[in-house]
Amino acid sequence: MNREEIEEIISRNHKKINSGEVADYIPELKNMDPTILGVTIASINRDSFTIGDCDQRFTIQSISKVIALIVALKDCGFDKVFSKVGMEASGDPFNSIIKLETLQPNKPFNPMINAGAIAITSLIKGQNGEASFHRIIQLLQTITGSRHIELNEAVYQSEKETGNRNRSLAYFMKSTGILEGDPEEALDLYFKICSINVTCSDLAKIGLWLSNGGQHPHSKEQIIEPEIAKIVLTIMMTSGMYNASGEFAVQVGFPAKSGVSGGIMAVVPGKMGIGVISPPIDKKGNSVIGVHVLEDISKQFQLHQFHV
Ligand SMILES: NC(=O)CC[C@H](N)C(=O)O
Repeated sequence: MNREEIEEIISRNHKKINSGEVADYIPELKNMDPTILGVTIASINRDSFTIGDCDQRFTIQSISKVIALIVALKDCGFDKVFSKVGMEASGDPFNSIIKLETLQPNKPFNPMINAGAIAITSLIKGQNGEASFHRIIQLLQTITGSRHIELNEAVYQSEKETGNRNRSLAYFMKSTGILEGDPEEALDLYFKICSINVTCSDLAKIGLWLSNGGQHPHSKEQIIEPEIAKIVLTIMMTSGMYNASGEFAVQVGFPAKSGVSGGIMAVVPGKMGIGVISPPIDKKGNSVIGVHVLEDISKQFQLHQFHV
């Protein structure tokens, strides 16, 4: 893998810039520049490539569900976390409410859909919401080494004002006993965690730790326990791309998590973390160009996990 090869993949996919739409159901996201495109690859063998708009900040959105799961597993352990959410792909859109009532028990399918992530968020420890949020920011700052990891106040306010679907999910889960504590507190933390500013280089760095079992491959610092990294990567593989996870697993073949601002954090176990940003998303909420770029990278460098 060299820089020219990655550049070639990016310029080939840049032509698809007019496919997909920038998310607008969170009004503030409409202000994103649809033309930004950046890819960072951070490899265990120290090869790193930053190509395109890798300094451009955007909100992490659903990629934060990975971080929330890591912290909830650290705080509460496997049994407690998976008493609140399942481990199965849902096959439904990320914000779906439809099966919450009929499922027995009423657990959301997995921690990568909104209902599951809100339930998980309520497990994150802290003296109050502010303290819990600070723990997430600190973890992300440590993992990425980036100071610009901070709240995007405008996106947070926009989500808080318009997040009625998420509010319905939280109150429904309160009624069934899945959500403990105050739904408004869980929602506030959830909205804040989704509204953290990152770059695609930050996403690649998160992926790098996960690709090496939660240990930084160069400093050897271990922040995420190997068992937690394994669980998180497995859930990303089965559910990280919402109801396109199966197709993504077949075509690309490594774990990834997308967000509606057009970011994708991908992990090639034992090899590298990849961060991509391109805001236009498809109907399922995944970056159109991001998916194509990852597919091309996987095929060109034979990174599919089941390639034998
Ligand atoms: N898919 C996403 O990135 C969704 C996250 C967004 N904050 C929401 O709750 O709708």
